[in-house]
Amino acid sequence: MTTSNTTTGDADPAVREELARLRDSIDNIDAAVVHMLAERFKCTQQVGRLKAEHRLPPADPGREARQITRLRALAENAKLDPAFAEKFLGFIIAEVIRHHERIADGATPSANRGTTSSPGE
Ligand SMILES: C=C(O[C@@H]1C=C(C(=O)O)C=C[C@H]1O)C(=O)O
Repeated sequence: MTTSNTTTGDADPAVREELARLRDSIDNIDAAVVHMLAERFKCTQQVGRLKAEHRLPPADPGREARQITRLRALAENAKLDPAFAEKFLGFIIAEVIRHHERIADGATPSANRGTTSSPGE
């Protein structure tokens, strides 16, 4: 590998082919992640509405602790860094809780509006 290439244009054709093949898979995986996250947020929006209707708190730390334990074990089995898995879940849950707070305040959560200043915002 050289360090002078700023793009892959001047790399060996076989290398470019391999890179393109891997990037195709990465693009498919990224698309799947986006679709799965969209479905997850659809579910959590419903949870948020249910909680607001029944005056339940936006966050459930006990549930979160169980999810973290479960996800860390899944990550270990899958040879994914459990600390990364926990951080990733925490990032998503923090956003969900923000949505739930807004629903409880009577506002439309920004994830429904499709803007992008932060995840779901
Ligand atoms: C979705 C919920 O609300 C919050 C968000 C969670 C999540 O995104 O998984 C988990 C627990 C709660 O803090 C829930 O209570 O199930």
